[in-house]
Amino acid sequence: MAAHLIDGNALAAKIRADVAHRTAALKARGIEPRLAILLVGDDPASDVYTRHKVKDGTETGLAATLERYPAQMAESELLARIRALNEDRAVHGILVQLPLPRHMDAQKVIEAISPAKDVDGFHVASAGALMVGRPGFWPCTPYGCMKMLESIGYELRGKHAVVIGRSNIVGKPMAMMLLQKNATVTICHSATPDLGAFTRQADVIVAAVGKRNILTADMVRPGAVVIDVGMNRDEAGKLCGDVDFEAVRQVASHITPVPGGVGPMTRAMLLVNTLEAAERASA
Ligand SMILES: Nc1nc(=O)c2c([nH]1)NC[C@@H]1CN(c3ccc(C(=O)N[C@@H](CCC(=O)O)C(=O)O)cc3)C=[N+]21
Repeated sequence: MAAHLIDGNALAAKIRADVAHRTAALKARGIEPRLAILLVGDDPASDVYTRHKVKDGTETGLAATLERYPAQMAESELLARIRALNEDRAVHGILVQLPLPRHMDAQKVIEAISPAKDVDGFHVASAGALMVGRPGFWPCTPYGCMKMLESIGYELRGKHAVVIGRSNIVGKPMAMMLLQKNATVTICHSATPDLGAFTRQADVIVAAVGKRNILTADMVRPGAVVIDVGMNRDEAGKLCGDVDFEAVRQVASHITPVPGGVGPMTRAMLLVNTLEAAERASA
């Protein structure tokens, strides 16, 4: 029997409706949640992504403004702009679109953002807060994955979760979130020999590598839940994930599609974090 699809578009729509509701309540108190998006350079993909984020904001009543800067912008200038936004009480969230031009130190730029406005959850203070279980902002992609597991009523306690990928923005925070829900967590990565030996023992698999077909059907235990964070293109140029979707869906109990899975959830959680930032600032 084929797996149930976890529909990221539908779940994201529900979350956006809730964000719209809470945003209206804040506005009734005279607070307009505001997200500043900073885009440096003219990468076409970043252009599309940031315009999507502005549109998501507008549709839910949040004010999202896009600031565009030339690729040659000096790092010091970007840092100065971030410091000004940190001081601006009308701005609740700051997002610097990645990747940044090569002459900039992305981590240094991120560390300039006030942790109270770090709605991407990329600041070391946010990473530290997640690790020790204190309030902070969770990175949007793994946060969205947790919401997808929650949406199917999945009980993580005592389950074995295998995360493939150890990036600072997905793999590592994903592992921490699963651990916080009392799963037994294994992190696999490029130096893991025999990936399948690990994934075959998993109740939940999160694939976050950025490589097509890294997870095939023979690597999945029947009934496992599979979350696909990958964003790749096949030879026809079609968007696809890290999972051999058609084959794995015959084995898994639940699976997320690409597109229409984790991607829309990432965008929805950015709205949630921005709203949360505004609520905290006004509390
Ligand atoms: N500071 C920063 N924060 C980010 O969150 C961030 C970033 N930089 N840089 C780039 C990546 C990429 N990213 C995506 C989010 C959603 C979709 C998404 O909604 N994808 C749709 C498909 C879109 C399409 O058709 O191309 C889907 O999967 O269904 C895609 C990509 C956020 N990023």
